[in-house]
Amino acid sequence: MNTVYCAHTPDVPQVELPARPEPIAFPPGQTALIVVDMQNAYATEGGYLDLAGFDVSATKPVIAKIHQAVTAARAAGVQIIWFQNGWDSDYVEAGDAGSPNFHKSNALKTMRKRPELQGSLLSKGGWDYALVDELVPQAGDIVLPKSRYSGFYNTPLDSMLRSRGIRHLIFTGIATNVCVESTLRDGFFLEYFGVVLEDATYQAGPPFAQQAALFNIETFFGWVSDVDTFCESLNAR
Ligand SMILES: C/C(=C/NC(N)=O)C(=O)O
Repeated sequence: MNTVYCAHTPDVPQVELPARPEPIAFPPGQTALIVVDMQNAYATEGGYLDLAGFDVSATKPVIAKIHQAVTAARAAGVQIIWFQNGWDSDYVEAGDAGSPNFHKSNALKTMRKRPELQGSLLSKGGWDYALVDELVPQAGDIVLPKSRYSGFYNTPLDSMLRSRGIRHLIFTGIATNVCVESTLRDGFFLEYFGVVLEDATYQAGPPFAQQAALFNIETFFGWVSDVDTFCESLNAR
C-alpha cells in the first residue's frame, strides 16, 4: 500500500511508520508525541475513573508502553506534549449548571453523589490531578492543562504546534474514546495528521469503546499503529 506523505514536507527526512489503514510518513522534527491525561484520575485505582465505576485494573502495561514511546520519541527529536485534565479546586473552570460539562462530567457527577469527595477529583494540585509516578516530564517537554475533553479547546496547543512547524501528532494516553479521540478529531479539522499508538491507550468503558474509537480513527480521522512499530521505525531512520 502507498505510504501517505504530507504534501508540504516532501524535502524533509521522513520516518515511514507501518499503520492502518496504510503506512504514514512523518518528519521527527515536525512531529509531536501527545500524552493525554496520564493522571492518577484516569490510570490509578482510587482515582476518579475507578471511583466512578470504570475498570482501570489493566492500565499498568499502557503506562509502560507510553514510557517506551516517549523515551524513543524524545531521543529522535520529537516534541513531547503532556496534557493534564482538570479544574481549579472550586470547580469554577468546570462550569456551572449552564454548561453541558456540569451535567456530563462523571467526575462532577461522582462528587455530587458522594459529597465527601468534593474538591478531590481532578482538582489542580491534588493527587488525582497529578501525572502517574512512572511518567515524569523532562526539560524541553511541554505540559499543558486543559479543562475540556479536547486538547485544542481553550488551550495554546495549536499556536505552540504552528510556531514549531509541527503537522504530525502521535497520540497516547487515556481515554481513547474520550480525550484522545476528541483531540485527534479537532486536530484533523485543523489539518494535523493524527496517529494513535493503540497499545499506549486505554478506554473509559467496555472494550468495545476502544474498538469503536480505533475504528473511527483509522477509517475517518487518522491512522493506528503500535509502540514497538513506532520505535522500530524511529530506529530504522
Ligand atoms: C471520561 C473522561 C475522560 N477523560 C479523558 N482524559 O479521556 C473524563 O474526563 O470525564
